[in-house]
Amino acid sequence: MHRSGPLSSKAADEVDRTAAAAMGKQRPSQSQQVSREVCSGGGPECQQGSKIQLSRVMRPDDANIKGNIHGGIILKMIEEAGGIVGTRHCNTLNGDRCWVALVRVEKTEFLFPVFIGEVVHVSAEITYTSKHSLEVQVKVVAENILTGTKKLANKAALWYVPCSLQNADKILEVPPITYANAEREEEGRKRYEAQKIERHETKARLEEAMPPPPNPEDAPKERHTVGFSQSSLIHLVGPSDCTIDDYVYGGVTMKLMDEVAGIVSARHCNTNIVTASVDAINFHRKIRKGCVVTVTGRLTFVSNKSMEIEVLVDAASLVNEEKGRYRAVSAFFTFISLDKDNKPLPVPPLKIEGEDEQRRFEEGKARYLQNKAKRLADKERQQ
Ligand SMILES: CCCCCCCC(=O)SCCNC(=O)CCNC(=O)[C@H](O)C(C)(C)COP(=O)(O)OP(=O)(O)OC[C@H]1O[C@@H](n2cnc3c(N)ncnc32)[C@H](O)[C@@H]1OP(=O)(O)O
Repeated sequence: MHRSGPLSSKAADEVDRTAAAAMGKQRPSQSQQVSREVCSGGGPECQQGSKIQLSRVMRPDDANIKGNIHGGIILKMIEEAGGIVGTRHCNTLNGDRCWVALVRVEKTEFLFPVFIGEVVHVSAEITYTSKHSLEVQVKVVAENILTGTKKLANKAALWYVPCSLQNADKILEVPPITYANAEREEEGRKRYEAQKIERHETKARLEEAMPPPPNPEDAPKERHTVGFSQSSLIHLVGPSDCTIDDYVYGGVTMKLMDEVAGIVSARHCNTNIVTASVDAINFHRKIRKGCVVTVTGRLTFVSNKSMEIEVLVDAASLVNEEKGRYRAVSAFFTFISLDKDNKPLPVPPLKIEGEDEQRRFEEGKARYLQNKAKRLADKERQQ
């Protein structure tokens, strides 16, 4: 069940006027009037731009064999909600029609497990616009409709860039939103600047090489080594994976990445595992319909009760793989091993071999300690 969320017509008018003034374009277009009708009925909380809510009941094919909903399914729904709200907003001006390409998902944590039968509500709102990008904040609430219990399962922030439908390489300007107050705008600007710096700092990861997965006959026999659990998925991009412009949805890619990370961690600890968090993901390059994507995951770091898996996504044309292979996406996933009561279990230590593995382990440990300190600080602030 999909339900379009509220945007009061007053707020919509405000967005339209500001956008029109900034862009010097004529308005309103017919499609804009239609989308405004769909959005009508919102309250004062809608002043910060468009909002949407998607709701769907979780099914057995969304879950692992223990009934935990895959993190990748939640990521896919998050991306879909952001894509709709962003595309709608960026088409509120006359001129080139566009779709918004997902370029970044900020670090996100899976706060509570979601189970089959629960209803997941994903609400998305545009919270900041720069000249060529927009930030969408998303909340995921899981509801047990038998008891009425609701829990906040995930919060995420995504960045999108409008690409022209006539030429996907042409990046369009984003109509500015109106902010509830100057502080909101300033906070958004700070987040925008911070992610720009972080992107620059992590650019080197693009070059990170991944050895090809071993053939089953010469796979390392020793358990708990990096090579033992390293895994790859190879996927041919079909029409159902793609936007109207024939590029793979970011949500599809994130679902594949989560799947690979899950396989790696299950191979390492041989128990039920769940996604705990995903570090910031940058979508460097688009992937076209008909490409073959190779999604590879390997363990980089293991703490007492968590595993960090680096996932790299490479894309290539089906017929000319070696010639045109490129890195499209990379990210770090953290997984937790669970016992039958869904309580975290200790994880077998990782057997490190060689300097590169040692370097990646140290880097992973630094990320782990940094994330842990941040989580503790957030907790203290909330008390
Ligand atoms: C209804 C559903 C609608 C469809 C929704 C579909 C959503 C999707 O899933 S799209 C598929 C997945 N995403 C992709 O394939 C995108 C892959 N990436 C790319 O192709 C390129 O990064 C591209 C073309 C978008 C931008 O190229 P790039 O060379 O970075 O452009 P550049 O001119 O430097 O930057 C343009 C703007 O993007 C921003 N930007 C670029 N990369 C990022 C990033 N990783 N994170 C945040 N912002 C970014 C820049 O800050 C800049 O904005 P501003 O000028 O306001 O500061």
